[in-house]
Amino acid sequence: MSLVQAAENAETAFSHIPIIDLSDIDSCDPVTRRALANSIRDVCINVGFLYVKNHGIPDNTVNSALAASKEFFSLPHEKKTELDITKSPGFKGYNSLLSSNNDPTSMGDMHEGFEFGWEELVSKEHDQKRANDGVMAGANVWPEDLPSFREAALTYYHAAVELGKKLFPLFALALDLPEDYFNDKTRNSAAIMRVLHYPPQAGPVDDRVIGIGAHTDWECFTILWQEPGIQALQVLNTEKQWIDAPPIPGTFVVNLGDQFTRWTNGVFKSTVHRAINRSGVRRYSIPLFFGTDYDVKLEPIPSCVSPERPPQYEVITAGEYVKERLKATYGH
Ligand SMILES: O=C(O)CCC(=O)C(=O)O
Ligand SMILES: [Fe+2]
Repeated sequence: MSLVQAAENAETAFSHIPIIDLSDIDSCDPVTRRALANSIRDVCINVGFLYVKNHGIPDNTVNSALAASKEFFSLPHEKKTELDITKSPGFKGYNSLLSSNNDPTSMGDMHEGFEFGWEELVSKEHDQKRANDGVMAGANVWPEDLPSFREAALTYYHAAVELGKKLFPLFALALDLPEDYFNDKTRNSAAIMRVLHYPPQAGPVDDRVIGIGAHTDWECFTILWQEPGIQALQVLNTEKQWIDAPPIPGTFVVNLGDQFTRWTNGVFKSTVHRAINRSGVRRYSIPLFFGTDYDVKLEPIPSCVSPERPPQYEVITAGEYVKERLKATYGH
């Protein structure tokens, strides 16, 4: 079935989020890769959200990043706001409770976060990799009082980036494209990580002030780690029902973002989601947003366009798109 036909048939509402086994992600066997890509393709067209298991990222890498995040968020408020996102160019650093708003009908997101982008673990003197970051250009900032935070956060960052780089060829294959299709579009791949802390919300909760309001992600896909044992994330299906996406130990959530919807002329879904922490305890999560280079145009892939499905989106660059969304979310 063509991609366009598969998208036209994708009307059924999903009630759970599939798990994809990535044990074969490094396989060179074309039949194995095709089978893996086919299962990814189905989920991308029908759900836009999946879990991945056997992803190769060691538990201790994640656990160290979690421990470091907990330490960071327990710093005194004034220490955290020294690194406030508004104090440096390129949206790097700390954003406090209610300072972002992902849902325009809401009043603010009930989480605090810390945001950073590409940086070598051992800094290179003239690292040109990030020279082309448009609105996100700007060096990372790190808490001086917590020297171990940078190493733990960047170690996990690079592990997740490696996983993201292995997923792009599979997404290409899922779109009936050569596996290297995205290579020249992801040379300086946008890769922004946020560590997030959601305080518990008890009692009657105003629907307009939840952990993170209903939104879609902006890049091609997100690799999200959620703290085990705490349900908070929910995904909106085509029947407008909120489906729980509980943490499953040993997995990451991978969800598609708006850049992929634009590349695929709406064939791949960028699914609306939100998080509410009613667990009674603090909750931590760590998304990595993975996109194409910011100067790349989000042009529809020919196999996703037909006379019945003409191009649905104005062609803009990935950077222009992210800039629009940043303005709407942070108001600056
Ligand atoms: O914390 C979560 O589970 C979701 C976070 C999220 O959706 C985001 O940061 O875009
Ligand atoms: Fe999100």
